[in-house]
Amino acid sequence: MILCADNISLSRGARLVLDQVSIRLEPGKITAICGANGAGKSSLLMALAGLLETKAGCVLLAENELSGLHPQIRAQRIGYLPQEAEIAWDVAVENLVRLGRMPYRDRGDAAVEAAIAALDLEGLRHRPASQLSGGEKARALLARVLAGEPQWILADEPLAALDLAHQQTLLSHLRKAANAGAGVVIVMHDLAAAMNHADRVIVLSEDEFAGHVAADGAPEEALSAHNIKRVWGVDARWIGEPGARALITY
Ligand SMILES: Nc1ncnc2c1ncn2[C@@H]1O[C@H](COP(=O)(O)OP(=O)(O)OP(=O)(O)O)[C@@H](O)[C@H]1O
Repeated sequence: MILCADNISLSRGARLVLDQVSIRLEPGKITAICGANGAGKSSLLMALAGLLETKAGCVLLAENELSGLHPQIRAQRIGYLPQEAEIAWDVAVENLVRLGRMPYRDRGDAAVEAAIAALDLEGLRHRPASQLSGGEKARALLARVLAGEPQWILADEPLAALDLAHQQTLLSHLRKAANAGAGVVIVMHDLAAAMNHADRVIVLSEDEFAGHVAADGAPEEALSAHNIKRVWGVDARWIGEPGARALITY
């Protein structure tokens, strides 16, 4: 089930944020969206989740316009994790994760338990959400998305609040989801994580007019030292082996 932005332009307030962006995302892969602050990454992800209206162009899921899908069906297909997610209800972690089943209106015990195990939340399952640390909250919210077993997982900086071990665990679960056929799209600032874990990297860049796609391809190409200099203005070079690269900046 292909997810596609077809020549979309987006405004936030009076500002044109993205101008005529087209991307075609394939399931079974991890796609990272990278770029400088304000380049439009979160806006693009929200549009792909059907949560931000496009000014021109449209988002297509399996060639159907996303805006025409019933919200419940859309929620079954696409799981979205916002950048700074708030927990509206102070429920216990287990019940928070179970909210991920709302689009199906079932208990989905197996999916809920799998999500709790995937995000290492067993020891926290009875803890009220209000008593979680930032990283624990981030894991619980991602577990809620996973519990919905969506065909597309769209996550905005899911690694940002996580410690190293939980970053690795999360990335390995996203890889498992991709291997099982889900499409995974992650906004990330950590270019080394994108280089080592993504199958494809889309780099957004902003000119004086609006955000656009500055590079799109395999991580080694999209995040070449040349593109890092061009987009972020930083001199950098990669060291290490494929899959275990580190970025040296100078
Ligand atoms: N609700 C809003 N109203 C007006 N402008 C907004 C709104 N939300 C975002 N913007 C602007 O839209 C542009 C793109 O924002 P967006 O959050 O998509 O960028 P981003 O690439 O995700 O940034 P960051 O890396 O800082 O999270 C920015 O210039 C931002 O200031």
